[in-house]
Amino acid sequence: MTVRIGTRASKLALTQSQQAADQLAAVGGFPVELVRIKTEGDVRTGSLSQMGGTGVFVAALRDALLENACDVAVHSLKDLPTGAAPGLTIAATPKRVDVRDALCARDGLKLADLPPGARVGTGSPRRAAQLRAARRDLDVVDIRGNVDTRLGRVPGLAGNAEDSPGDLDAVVLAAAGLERISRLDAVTEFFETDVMLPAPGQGSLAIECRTVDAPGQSGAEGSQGALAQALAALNHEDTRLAVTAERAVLARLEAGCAAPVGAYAYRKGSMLYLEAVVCAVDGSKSVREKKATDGLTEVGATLLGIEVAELLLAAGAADIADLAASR
Ligand SMILES: NCc1[nH]cc(CCC(=O)O)c1CC(=O)O
Repeated sequence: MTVRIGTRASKLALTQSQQAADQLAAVGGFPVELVRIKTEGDVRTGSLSQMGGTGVFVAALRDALLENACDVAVHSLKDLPTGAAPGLTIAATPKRVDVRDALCARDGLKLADLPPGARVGTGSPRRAAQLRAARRDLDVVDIRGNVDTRLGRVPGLAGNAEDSPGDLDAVVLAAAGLERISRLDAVTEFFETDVMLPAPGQGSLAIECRTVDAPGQSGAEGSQGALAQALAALNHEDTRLAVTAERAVLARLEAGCAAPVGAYAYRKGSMLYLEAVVCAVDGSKSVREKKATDGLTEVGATLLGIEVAELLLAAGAADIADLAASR
């Protein structure tokens, strides 16, 4: 059997999928191929808001799994809605890479060096809010498009493919995506998590399959059993615990995909730490909470996320931000 990995056709998606394909083939010893799935978000050119947000990318891949057009889908975990997908299981979260957001500015500038009123592009209310909190004078510009398109709006940062003059002083992107498409050269400053908390799940991949093919399902045998074993081998448990806690914050807040919420969890020794923030999009206020647990299980991580979300709500999170905001 050849295992088919369904993927979007963007450079970032193809790179992530190919990496997972190579790892699956190496540990599983079976052939793996990529199958390109056209999503509504790739076909249509209207604004994402009119299509139901980034969820459209995810939905097409999930349909392909359920229709047996592919066996495995690789998602950026931060793009996955927190709700369950019936019939499907996140079978593996591989070891997370850099979680930080990164400033990619013209002329090597760092945040503090940008001139007053500098134009900084991001499509993320979470990034916009934290940028404004750090530098109230910035003109934050709403931008869309893939990573290359965004970099192309900053003078000197377009790859060789594009040669646009650029209309922004800087953009903010996830270090993880830049690393995956080999564009870390564009970064002028990495934001530590005290300046900018990342999106829940940022820097982490989710490898999804049909539940019947997932690790731990009884009766899986033959090629299915081989896939389940290979998926289990790709899973990184500390990453799984961290992203479980982060996503539990979002779920408990009932936060939409455009809610200005950041969360970051990590394991250190026998503890799982979680920090989360809800910001006013204008940067004027925020509430921030931090907690830890020694319950290093999926349940313990989920409870930690719920607890932090409830602390945020008690501190007024719903009053400072539209938590239900979606694009
Ligand atoms: N929403 C787009 C998206 N989804 C995942 C990544 C980067 C990789 C990651 O965070 O895992 C990006 C680009 C970005 O936010 O800069």
